[in-house]
Amino acid sequence: MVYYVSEWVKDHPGGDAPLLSFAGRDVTDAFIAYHPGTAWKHLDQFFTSYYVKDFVVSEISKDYRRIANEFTRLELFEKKGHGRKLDKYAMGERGQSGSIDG
Ligand code: HEM
Repeated sequence: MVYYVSEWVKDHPGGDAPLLSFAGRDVTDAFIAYHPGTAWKHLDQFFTSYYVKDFVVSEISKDYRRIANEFTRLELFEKKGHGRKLDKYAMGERGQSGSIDG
């Protein structure tokens, strides 16, 4: 699915950097990793088209999605998203908090 978010990037609660750096790419796994379930409903307003030509889901992505699904079903994640602190650390936000626990 293709989403047009160019005019919305500045309003993204996670900042514009992740959207700009992922522009034109498959963000399914990143979306699953960074968002609570409630974020999915926001996608509809940006939907433009389907793009299925040459689209292949890697084995790693399949594994990741299967595990994320299973862990969600088992309620192993915190309510609001999962892996958030570590993800923020990986995205370079550590400078603001000084620690991945901040
Ligand atoms: C393309 C469509 C996207 C939409 C519609 C979207 C939507 C949202 C929404 C609604 C939230 C707030 C969630 C909440 O209630 O806490 C959010 C937060 C966030 N998003 Fe996205 N997002 C998108 C893509 C991405 C991508 C590709 C990334 C990373 C690669 C990303 C990273 C984040 C981060 C880091 C937060 C902040 C999480 C927090 O600290 O609470 N988003 N996004």
